[in-house]
Amino acid sequence: MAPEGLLSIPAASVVEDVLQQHWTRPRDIDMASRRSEEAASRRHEAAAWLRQTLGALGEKDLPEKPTEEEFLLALRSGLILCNVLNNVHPGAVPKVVEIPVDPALLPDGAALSAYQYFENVRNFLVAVQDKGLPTFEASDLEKGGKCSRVVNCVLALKSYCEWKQMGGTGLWKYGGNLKSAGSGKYYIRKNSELFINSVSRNICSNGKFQDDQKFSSSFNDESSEMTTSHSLNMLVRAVLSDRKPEEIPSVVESMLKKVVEEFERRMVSQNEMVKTTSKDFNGDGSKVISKRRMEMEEENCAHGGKDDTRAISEEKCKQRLAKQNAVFERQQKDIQELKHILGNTRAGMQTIQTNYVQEITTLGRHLRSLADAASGYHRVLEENRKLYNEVQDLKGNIRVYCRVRPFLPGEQRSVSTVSRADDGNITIINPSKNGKEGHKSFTFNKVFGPSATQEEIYSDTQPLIRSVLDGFNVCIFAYGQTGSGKTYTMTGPRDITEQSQGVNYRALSDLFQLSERRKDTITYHIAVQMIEIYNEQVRDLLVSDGIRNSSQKGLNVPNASLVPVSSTSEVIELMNIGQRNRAVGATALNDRSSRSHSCLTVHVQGREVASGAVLRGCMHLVDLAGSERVLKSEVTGERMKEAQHINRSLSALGDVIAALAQKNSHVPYRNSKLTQLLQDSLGGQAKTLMFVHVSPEQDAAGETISTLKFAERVSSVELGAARLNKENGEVKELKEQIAHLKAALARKESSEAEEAAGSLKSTPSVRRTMLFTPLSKSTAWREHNNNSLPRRKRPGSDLQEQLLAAADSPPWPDNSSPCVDSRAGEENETDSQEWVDKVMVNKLDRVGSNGSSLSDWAAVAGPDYLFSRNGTALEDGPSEIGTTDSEDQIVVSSGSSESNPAVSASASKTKKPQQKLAKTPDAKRTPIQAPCPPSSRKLPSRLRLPRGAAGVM
Ligand SMILES: Nc1ncnc2c1ncn2[C@@H]1O[C@H](COP(=O)(O)OP(=O)(O)OP(=O)(O)O)[C@@H](O)[C@H]1O
Repeated sequence: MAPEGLLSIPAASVVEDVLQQHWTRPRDIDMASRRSEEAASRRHEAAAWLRQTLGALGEKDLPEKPTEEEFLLALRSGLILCNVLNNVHPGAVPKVVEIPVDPALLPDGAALSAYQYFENVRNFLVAVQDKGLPTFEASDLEKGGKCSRVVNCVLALKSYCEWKQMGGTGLWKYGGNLKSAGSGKYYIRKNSELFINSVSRNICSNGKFQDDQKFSSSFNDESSEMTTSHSLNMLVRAVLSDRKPEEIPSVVESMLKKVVEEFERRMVSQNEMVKTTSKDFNGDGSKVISKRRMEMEEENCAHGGKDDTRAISEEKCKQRLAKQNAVFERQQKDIQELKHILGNTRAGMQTIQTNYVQEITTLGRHLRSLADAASGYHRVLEENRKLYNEVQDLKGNIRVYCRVRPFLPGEQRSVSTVSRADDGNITIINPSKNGKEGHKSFTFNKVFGPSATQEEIYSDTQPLIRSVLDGFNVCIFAYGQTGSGKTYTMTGPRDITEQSQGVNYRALSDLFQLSERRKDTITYHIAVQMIEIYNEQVRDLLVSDGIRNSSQKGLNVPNASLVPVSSTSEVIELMNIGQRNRAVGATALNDRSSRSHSCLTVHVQGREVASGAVLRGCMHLVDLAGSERVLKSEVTGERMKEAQHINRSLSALGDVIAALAQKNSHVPYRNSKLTQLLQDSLGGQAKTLMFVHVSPEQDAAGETISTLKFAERVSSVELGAARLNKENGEVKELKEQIAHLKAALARKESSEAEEAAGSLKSTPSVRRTMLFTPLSKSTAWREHNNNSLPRRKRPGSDLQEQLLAAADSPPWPDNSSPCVDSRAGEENETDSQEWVDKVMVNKLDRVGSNGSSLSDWAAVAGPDYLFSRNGTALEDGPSEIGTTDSEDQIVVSSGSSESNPAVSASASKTKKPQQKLAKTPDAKRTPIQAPCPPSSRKLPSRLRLPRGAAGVM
């Protein structure tokens, strides 16, 4: 059974095709007997109808199954024919010559009879012709006439009669398309057997229809129309007719088998077609579907109309096709609509896409131009900043960078006091004030927000570091209230990583790297000092016992050691030592707060290999103590004293800044150790950078504003263009000669002094003359020390003595040294040259003892370098660079900018007698292994850096 919606396969057509394919060979059929059979059959049919129609009249003369002769004889008189015609169509033959009841009554029976015959037959034939029925010749009724033509005429009349009986409407046509006008259906002959017979009679020996004139012109043409294609029955009959009876079952079986196979084949192909069709349909294949449908239609129609069954199935097929057509058409319509919608959508999408692309392009152009403008703006800003800095450099201004610390864990993260921090501007909100007053803006060379990294901070500092190697003096100091991040910037956090290293570490690392890179052209020697100013006392942090207070009246301040270094790791070691020696106190504000100023000083001397010219640079890295006010730190006692000292030194720094800013002729450097320390950086053509630190806490707003005001003042200070410390080889030689002569002179004086020393005692007044010899400049101490301490002779001490003597009057080239000279007048000449030389002497001391030759630039030496790198203590004892009972006892030489002749003279005077300082056991220098001062800071693993004290790492 065909699936629903599929066209059915007409079984008859299958059978017919099979038969035609397999059994259509020429057959030897006895067509003659078939024809006679057929003729008899038709004759009997005609006779039967005549008998039936005429009743007794016909039955009397016409036998039921007459032979040809009997048939013709019965009709020869024409009487039956006329009566039957009149019966079918009354009045068709107006005059019928009746046969007399008694022929003897006729005058001439034979003649009458012929006349009757003639009259009746003629009238009949005319009437039949009028009706359009097939006729025959009158002679056909004679003996030997063509009976078949007469039979045809009768059967045609019969057909006509039947037509009339069926209503007779419409046109009855002879030989074809006998249609019942109402039904519109093909006429179907009921007597199929007769039909078959009639067809069979016309099959030729080759199985095809013969063009039989008689047949085609007779009523049987109707059936010929019905069999225009091969009829199944005929074929079956044809196939079976020549078979023996015993063969028929096997033939039929084989025939059926073939039919079944063919049927199955068609089913399969139809299924295939359906699948293809549905695929085609699912795709964009409506055309293919239509084509396929057409083929199916053709195929089905080709097989249609062969028989009645086929006609019915054809009708069904047509209906189904019509339905399918409707579905297909609807679907095609839908597809067309969808295509249309798709097309529209596509077009719409394309339009949108085009617009989108256009908009994107336009937007891109806008963005590019905006980005250009922005980058241009930033470029301009950057250029402005550079230009500003250049101008500042040219003017010699102190550079000020401001850094805002982020909120720390545990701090109340309310609103930050800093409302803006970028592009060199910072705005502070003061919650205690309203309106305009509540906002205060400041401008600096650079402002770093809370998120600025250590690397970013350093990148803007780096150029200064290079300057040191180029022979400039540099000072970088960190300012700000306690806990604002000074140590973080200078050194780093407590646990330092590579990323969190502060300026100190990075600066020294850079120094070593750069010096290594330049070693082919310039040979560098680097040495460091580390000191601390605590309670207005200067302490050397690189000696173990230098910070111990051995006197009730004051601190023993050790001489500042100058330690040559050749790598950052060496510096780390020193810084750890310095850190352990630092004074660290706790306050209410920050229990880790360092209560002292610390300074790491890096001295660099470079000699140009080619020219012999010497470059000297010096860098102070200063971590100041917290700038908060005493009251706020809520301290008493010892802490109060510390705070007072810190505040005093910072206000002295403020005074110096103010004097410099106002270009006063007098600058009060001497008011504090701090200002003395920074004297050359603040007023001596050095490159100076101040990091001002800001805490974001609202509580700190007032302090922050005063810190920033101070920084603003600092930034307005013009130091003058920085000066390069470079001298050529010739000058150097001359200086060495002078140094030599001075050494000889000193030796002479020394021996005189030794003689006088026996009579002298150390008194408070003498102590008062002990000069603060900052850092490297311990000449006074040395003088004192050399004169006062008996030196044990060692092998090779002649050379040492000579060098030490020379060190007493070193040839300082200018006053650009960062160091504060303890002597007035000619002593002011001394500068960093001295310490470098001293360092080298110490080096030479060790080298010399190994039998190595001296370096030519180590022309002078001093006893300052009291411990060797391998930890061996020298015998020279402690080198106190100053002792005081109180700050007012300090006598400090003026710096180059300081003009205080009275003090200078006093200093000069105090120096001359070269009071001998009583040597105390405490003052003796020992290798640095002394116990550390208590510190809240956790001291380090190997890389841990000391806090504050400008420690490196
Ligand atoms: N930029 C920063 N990022 C992260 N933490 C910071 C920053 N600045 C400071 N800190 C942290 O804030 C705390 C205080 O900083 P720091 O000790 O450097 O302040 P200080 O100004 O040196 O204080 P003092 O005056 O007491 O020496 C430290 O724990 C430090 O690690």
